[in-house]
Amino acid sequence: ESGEGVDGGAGGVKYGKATDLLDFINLVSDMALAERQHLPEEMGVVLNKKEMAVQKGRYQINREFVLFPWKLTYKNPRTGLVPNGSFGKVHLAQDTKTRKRMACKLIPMENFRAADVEIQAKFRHENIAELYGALLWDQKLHLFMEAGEGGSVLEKVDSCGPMREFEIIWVTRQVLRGLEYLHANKVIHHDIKPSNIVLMSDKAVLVDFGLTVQMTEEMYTPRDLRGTEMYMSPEVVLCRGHDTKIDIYSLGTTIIHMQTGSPPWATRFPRTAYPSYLYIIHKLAPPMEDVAEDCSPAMRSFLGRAMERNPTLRASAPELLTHEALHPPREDQ
Ligand SMILES: Nc1nnc(-c2c[nH]c3ncc(-c4c[nH]c5ccccc45)cc23)o1
Repeated sequence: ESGEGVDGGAGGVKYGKATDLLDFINLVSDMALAERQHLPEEMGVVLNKKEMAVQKGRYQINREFVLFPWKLTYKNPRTGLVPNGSFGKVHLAQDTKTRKRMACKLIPMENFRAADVEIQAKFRHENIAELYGALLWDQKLHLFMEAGEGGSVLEKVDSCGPMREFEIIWVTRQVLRGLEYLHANKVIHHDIKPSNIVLMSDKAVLVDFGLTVQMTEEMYTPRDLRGTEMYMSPEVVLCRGHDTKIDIYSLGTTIIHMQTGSPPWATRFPRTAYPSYLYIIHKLAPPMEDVAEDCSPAMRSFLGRAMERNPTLRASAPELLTHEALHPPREDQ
């Protein structure tokens, strides 16, 4: 419903709390197509009162905010181009009044899942991209979030090559803090990988909660295979139920990608010859052979604990946060 705008305006956008945003998400999810098609103006709930200036219940593109391509600092050595434009459906947005820069993810209503927002609205942590607001306009849900203007770890590795161990340690500690928080709330991210970790000047955050689930029992048994094959744990491939430990395994494979520049398996089993890795992940031992040759003994031990085949024996986020690999003596750096 178009509630009271901030200053009594009758517009469709209002400030609210996470519960108001969740009510809005459920309202639009249940809206019939016909209703959604002819909305007179944008509707939505804004959480970030400080940095998103809603005017008379309006928050319109090219008025209260503008969308423009990401401008990254590094060039892609292969193309020589600065990777810009929207990454998938994620644009850079800027509030025209406060100048606040945000990520704006455009999700066509036909394939919108309330889960994409629920987790980000319900759970807040410094290593999870903060949700600032949600607007429905032109049949697309606009999700405004905290922007990682340094781009994702995938773009960094693709453009700048393998990361040094102290950089990997910096990213891994932040991802583990985010996972420790999610896992303590029985939430499984389900798609931990380099492109879902984005960088700011002072921290790294997890993004893309479209596959996230909150467990109601000790084990989660999916109806479908969720995640990205190269980073998938054996128990997910087996599809007989799994728990939060799958994110720890995917973090292990993500570290291999950060230190070698390629995901596990890809060098030994080129994608051209292997259309699917599910059988390999199921049959072979975890990809310790793909760990970088110059990997420190401590980090190698860390990876062994993170990619332990048996999830009950695999380390948890709190355990790994105390692992010596993440606390190297100064001269190692
Ligand atoms: N799938 C998804 N769901 N939410 C996000 C997201 C939230 N905040 C963000 N900040 C930056 C980027 C981003 C990804 N690649 C990039 C390359 C250059 C610049 C920025 C980026 C993505 C996000 O992404």
